[in-house]
Amino acid sequence: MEKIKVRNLHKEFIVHTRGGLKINGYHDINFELNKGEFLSLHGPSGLGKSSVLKALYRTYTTTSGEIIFNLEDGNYIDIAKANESEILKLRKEHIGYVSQFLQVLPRISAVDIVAQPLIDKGESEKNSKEKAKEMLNFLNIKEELFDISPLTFSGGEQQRVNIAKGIIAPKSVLLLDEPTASLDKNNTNKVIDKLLQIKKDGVTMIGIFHDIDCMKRISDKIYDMKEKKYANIN
Ligand SMILES: Nc1ncnc2c1ncn2[C@@H]1O[C@H](COP(=O)(O)OP(=O)(O)OP(=O)(O)O)[C@@H](O)[C@H]1O
Repeated sequence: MEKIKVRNLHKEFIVHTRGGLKINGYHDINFELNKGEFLSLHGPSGLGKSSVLKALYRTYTTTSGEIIFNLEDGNYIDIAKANESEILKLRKEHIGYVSQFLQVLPRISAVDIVAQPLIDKGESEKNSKEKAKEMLNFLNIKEELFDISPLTFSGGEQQRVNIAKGIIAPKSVLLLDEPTASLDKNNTNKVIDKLLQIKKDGVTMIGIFHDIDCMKRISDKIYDMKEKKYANIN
């Protein structure tokens, strides 16, 4: 059975500060993916890729349609209609979201930021920090930066810390909004290597990439937001 099934998803934004002006977000979106699959949302700017991802995390509501999330126990949740407490539970236990930018409190070191999701999962502080260092090292963060706050890091370094934090203790579903946007080729490939590893572990992922090669390397399915169908990968 598919892990996530999106049916006839439609969004119209209403801008209340402009007298209820209606803006087309996206419409007629239909896709599904199984456990351990990677689906990319693809298409021209403004067609609603980020908004669909936010609908899956329920940062945004939807105007109509269904987002069926099948749980391991045979039950399912329609993310489009679930209440707030169901959504909080879903985020805590099942769905992670990696945004494009790192948002952290000041004065917390890069290692501590990346170790936290493991600590939250119950791993010891020592092990968590060890794994965080390995992850940062893999993603080419210089060791001299480990113990300082990432707020002064370069854009690419911040993005790598953000990814490290987002993927170190993945839940069953991971949503990725342009995780490699400001990375060079080498670091982009490193991130994709890690995502491929996570995929092997059975994590289901939906992502947005601007880099076509990188999208093809990781994706099992590419959903074309313009044509409203799966694109041929090749
Ligand atoms: N909070 C919002 N309020 C009003 N309109 C919004 C809001 N968020 C997005 N939109 C509009 O919805 C449309 C889709 O935006 P979205 O960011 O999802 O597109 P995208 O495909 O991810 O674009 P890009 O590739 O440029 O990042 C755009 O026209 C945008 O202006």
